[in-house]
Amino acid sequence: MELLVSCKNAVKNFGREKALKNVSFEIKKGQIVGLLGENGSGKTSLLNCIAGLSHLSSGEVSINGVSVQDYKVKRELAYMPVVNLFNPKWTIKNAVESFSGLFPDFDIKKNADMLKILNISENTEFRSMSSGTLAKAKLAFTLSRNVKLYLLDEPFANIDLVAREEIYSLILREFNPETTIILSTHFINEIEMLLDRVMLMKEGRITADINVEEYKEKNDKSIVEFYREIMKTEVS
Ligand SMILES: Nc1ncnc2c1ncn2[C@@H]1O[C@H](COP(=O)(O)OP(=O)(O)OP(=O)(O)O)[C@@H](O)[C@H]1O
Repeated sequence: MELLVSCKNAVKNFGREKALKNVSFEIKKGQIVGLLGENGSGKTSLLNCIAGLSHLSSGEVSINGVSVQDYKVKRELAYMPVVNLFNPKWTIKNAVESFSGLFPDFDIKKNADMLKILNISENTEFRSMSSGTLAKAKLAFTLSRNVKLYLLDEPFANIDLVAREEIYSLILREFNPETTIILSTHFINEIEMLLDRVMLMKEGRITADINVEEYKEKNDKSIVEFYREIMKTEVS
């Protein structure tokens, strides 16, 4: 069955704070989708709910019709959170052993290739990594799982320009039409060539949802211009 991520009337409240206000969309396989939006607009909350890590206050997120709260569905997607989930005392080698044991879909060869491209050796300890190296390692481990859905929360934060460009190429190289990537980022001016679709969040809602190629053909505008325009309009 083809992958279909479906989010229906998702509401997420943290006490009185309304992080998601009735968010609905569908995503079919074979797309790299960018979640854009200012700080606090709800991107991480949405990714956490798609990953099944956070319970919605109401509404539902499902993959191929099965709720993401189902253990099996959760295991079949790869999520890269902003925080570091690796044990600081581990080396890369320890992490490879751990991922291989935890995830039957973990591809050791793919991981080794990616770490080589990113210039990270197997004896490097997580506690000794710079924030940029840690970000690269997190991404390499996430993308080394052979799954159909990757959720990447700010995968380019703390990474220098040259390494970001390496990572954009890596994502494009690893991406295939059977997979889907949903990522959040603030590097709007750089990721245009990476994205098929942009969902723009503002104050807990999706205020715009576009196919990048179609939008650019029709409007002769960059995604940065599109972003600025939408951010100027008020949310009712
Ligand atoms: N655990 C929490 N408890 C209370 N409020 C929260 C919690 N997590 C998020 N929020 C609030 O929910 C709203 C959305 O936050 P979220 O982290 O999803 O935004 P974001 O778009 O990812 O922001 P950023 O770009 O800064 O990472 C914010 O107002 C935030 O303060």
